[in-house]
Parts: sequence; structure tokens; C-alpha cells
Amino acid sequence: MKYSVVIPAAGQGKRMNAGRNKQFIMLEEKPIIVHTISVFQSDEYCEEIVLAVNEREHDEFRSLIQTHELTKVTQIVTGGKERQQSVYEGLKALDGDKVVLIHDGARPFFTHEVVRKAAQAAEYYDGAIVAVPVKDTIKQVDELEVKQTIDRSSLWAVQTPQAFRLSVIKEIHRWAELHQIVGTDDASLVEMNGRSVHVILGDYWNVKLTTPEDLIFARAILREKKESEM
Ligand SMILES: Nc1ccn([C@@H]2O[C@H](COP(=O)(O)OP(=O)(O)OP(=O)(O)O)[C@@H](O)[C@H]2O)c(=O)n1
Ligand SMILES: C[C@](O)(CO)[C@H](O)COP(=O)(O)O
Repeated sequence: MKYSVVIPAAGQGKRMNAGRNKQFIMLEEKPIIVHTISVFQSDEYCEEIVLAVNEREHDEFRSLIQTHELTKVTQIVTGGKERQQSVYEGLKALDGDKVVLIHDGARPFFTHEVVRKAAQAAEYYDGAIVAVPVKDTIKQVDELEVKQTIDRSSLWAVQTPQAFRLSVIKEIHRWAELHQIVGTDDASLVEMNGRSVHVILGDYWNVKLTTPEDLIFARAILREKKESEM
């Protein structure tokens, strides 16, 4: 199943506290964003990648793409203030009715296997997300007082990639913008539009690199991968 990709990479990485966009943080001699794009670059089913970046960082991203020969990146667009706007700008740059995967620039540890499963599921469902069952006990808390413990048996932690038909997700983003509907992921917009989203079991190590300690996990994952390839 051939697919296109939108990668939102226009955030500021405030929670990472690195003083710059976390996409440029080096992991084993390559910036995070290069690790992420490389997974798609090496997948034979990936046809094109649109990268959404901050308007001040176009040159830096373009230079990385050239240096690392990431030839499937066909367009770099300017993202928006929120992730949702950055994704929508990326979607607007694509034409036709194809399967599109949306994947965070800050999630470098995903596999061709989940990508392909998500792309295939988008043929049958309005949307497909990669997720893992929640492992912790989850409590609702208000001003440091526990209000309730939530039954976790049906709770899943949602990741990217998320896959959709381009015509469906573009239309839903347009609808969300019009009605000022905001979601923390793209599938939640699809859900709020009354459509069905399918779940694909992912991997716990597909972490989003969000806070500084995530970099410790990231470097450990890369070490582990290197040793297993030896
Ligand atoms: N206006 C924005 C905000 C986020 N993102 C992207 O969405 C992904 C997930 O967002 P998150 O981890 O929250 O990244 P940041 O917004 O950079 O981090 P923070 O919220 O800590 O500032 C990242 O690849 C980020 O670059 C984006 O393209 N445009
Ligand atoms: C889309 C996402 O990766 C799903 O977990 C996530 O919601 C986006 O990042 P944020 O941390 O919620 O801004």
C-alpha cells in the first residue's frame, strides 16, 4: 500500500528545555528529525513526505535534508502556532485521494511494520491509529486530591503514525478549523466528526521525545538497536 506522509516539526520543544527546537537535538550523530524521516525514506511504500516547519527554520531543515539525502521530502511548508495547524498546512500541500500518514517529527522509534499496518487499515476505516495499552494506574486529580481511579482496562496511550484517506482528513481539518474544534491528535478530530477510528497495537518504545529524560531512553534504545544489529 503506497502512502504519503505529513510530518509536523514546527514546535518549539518548550518541555524539552533545550533552548531550541528539539528536532535538531543530536542522537548518535544525527538530529532527531533525521532519524524520523529516515524510517520513511527507507520504506519502499512511502512515496512523498511533506515537512511542516517553523518559518524561521526553513533553511536549517532544507540543509539537513540535502546533507542526509532525504530525497522523499518533496515539500517543506510553514507550520502554524499549534500542531493541528501545522498538520493542516502539510495536508493542504498534498493533492488527490491517497492514503496519508501523519507522524510526529519527535517520534523517531517506529517501524515499517506499524507504518504498513496503519496505511492498510486506512483503506477500510475512516482513520487508523497506533497505540499501546496503558500500563500505569490512572487517577483523576484535582488540586492534588484524588477524585477517582479510572478503570484502565479500556485505556490506550495513543501514538503516531495515524493514517487516513487524504480527502477525509483534509475535509475534517477544514471542518475543525471552521468550528474552532481542537484535538491533541488528528484522530480525535475524526472521532468528533462522528466517524470510526481503528486501533493498531504499537510498541512501547515508540516514545515521543518530550522532556529531557526522554533523551536518556532514546539513547538507550539506539544503543540496544546497534547491539542487536551486530
Ligand atoms: N505548532 C506546532 C507544535 C508542534 N508541532 C510538532 O508536533 C509534534 C508533537 O508535538 P510536541 O511533542 O508537543 O512538540 P513541541 O510543540 O515542539 O513541544 P512543546 O509542546 O514542549 O513545546 C512535534 O514533532 C512538533 O514539532 C508542530 O509541527 N507545530
Ligand atoms: C499526536 C500525539 O503524538 C499523540 O500522542 C500527541 O498528542 C501530540 O503531542 P502533544 O504532546 O499532545 O502536544
